Amino acid sequence: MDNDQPNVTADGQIMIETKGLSRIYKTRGKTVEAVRGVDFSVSSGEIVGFLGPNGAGKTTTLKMLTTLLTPTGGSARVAGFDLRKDPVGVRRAIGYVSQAGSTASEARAGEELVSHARFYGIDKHTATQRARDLLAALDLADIWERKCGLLSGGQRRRLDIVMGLIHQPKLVFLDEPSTGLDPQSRANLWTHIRKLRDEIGTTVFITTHYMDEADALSDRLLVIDKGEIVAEGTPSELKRRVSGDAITLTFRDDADARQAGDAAAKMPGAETPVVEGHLVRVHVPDGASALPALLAELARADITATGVEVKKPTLDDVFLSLTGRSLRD
Ligand SMILES: Nc1ncnc2c1ncn2[C@@H]1O[C@H](COP(=O)(O)OP(=O)(O)OP(=O)(O)O)[C@@H](O)[C@H]1O
Repeated sequence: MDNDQPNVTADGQIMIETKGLSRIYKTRGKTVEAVRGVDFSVSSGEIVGFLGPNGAGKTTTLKMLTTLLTPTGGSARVAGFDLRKDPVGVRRAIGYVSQAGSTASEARAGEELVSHARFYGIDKHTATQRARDLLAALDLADIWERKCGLLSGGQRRRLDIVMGLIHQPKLVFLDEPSTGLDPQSRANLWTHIRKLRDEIGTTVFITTHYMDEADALSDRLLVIDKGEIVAEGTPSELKRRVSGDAITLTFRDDADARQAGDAAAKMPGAETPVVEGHLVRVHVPDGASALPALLAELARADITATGVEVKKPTLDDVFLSLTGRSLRD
């Protein structure tokens, strides 16, 4: 395939496609297999969360995809360019927003953006127009004359994102975008990232070890652990696939609970119910749709539940059941 043409499929453009991508580190006689042959793809316009605990291989993968680190095995096409054969093509086509950020504290935001755009050969007039448009899109219209170092944490992270987008990349990599922000600024940042995709069509690849961030922001998740992709799917697919919903029913007495346990066991997809005194706990694929049928079945047997609770699993439950470790380990 030509290097200057994006990898086009019937579904649209594939923005990232990796095949057996690997990285081994050798330091002082020790070998670390940081990334062990990962295969995945990201389509145009997707927001993909790359999730995993500390040391899982997220940064190593991200550095390879952004050409900062050479793979020791496998291959990848990024934004239509072959990572090994044309790293310069990749670099020109992508945006990368690192954890450290890239704005100088003493520089004024507007000037900083324009001079950054000039590195990409963009003329001053176009750069100024683009910078103003992007700042407005990220609710930063009034910071043009402000020094970067005096902006709030949330404003500075958004400014970093504007820097990563000034050359109009189709694909942007965000490394742990909300680290260090307060909950309100984080939620605000997520709204802006979604807006970028919805309004400009930017494909977004985000590394994070925050479950709430991955859950709130991503169309699809790739979960990496010990250098391997251990799960892939939408946040709700992953939660459904791994844990289902937990229904807990309370009854007046043990006899009712036992009878209810027998009825619960017959629900489609139900795991074996656990009956403990007055309580029955059962896992089902989808609690909201299973519950009415179960209650109707109990009513036919003349049993009334005195309490009902349906709990949705969190991504942390998913991660625990996949790897036996919490994301925060
Ligand atoms: N330069 C290096 N030399 C040797 N080993 C390394 C190097 N960089 C990373 N590693 C090791 O490779 C593995 C993957 O590290 P990586 O930084 O990619 O994980 P991560 O998922 O990004 O973790 P974190 O969330 O902590 O940033 C870890 O075991 C790490 O110790």
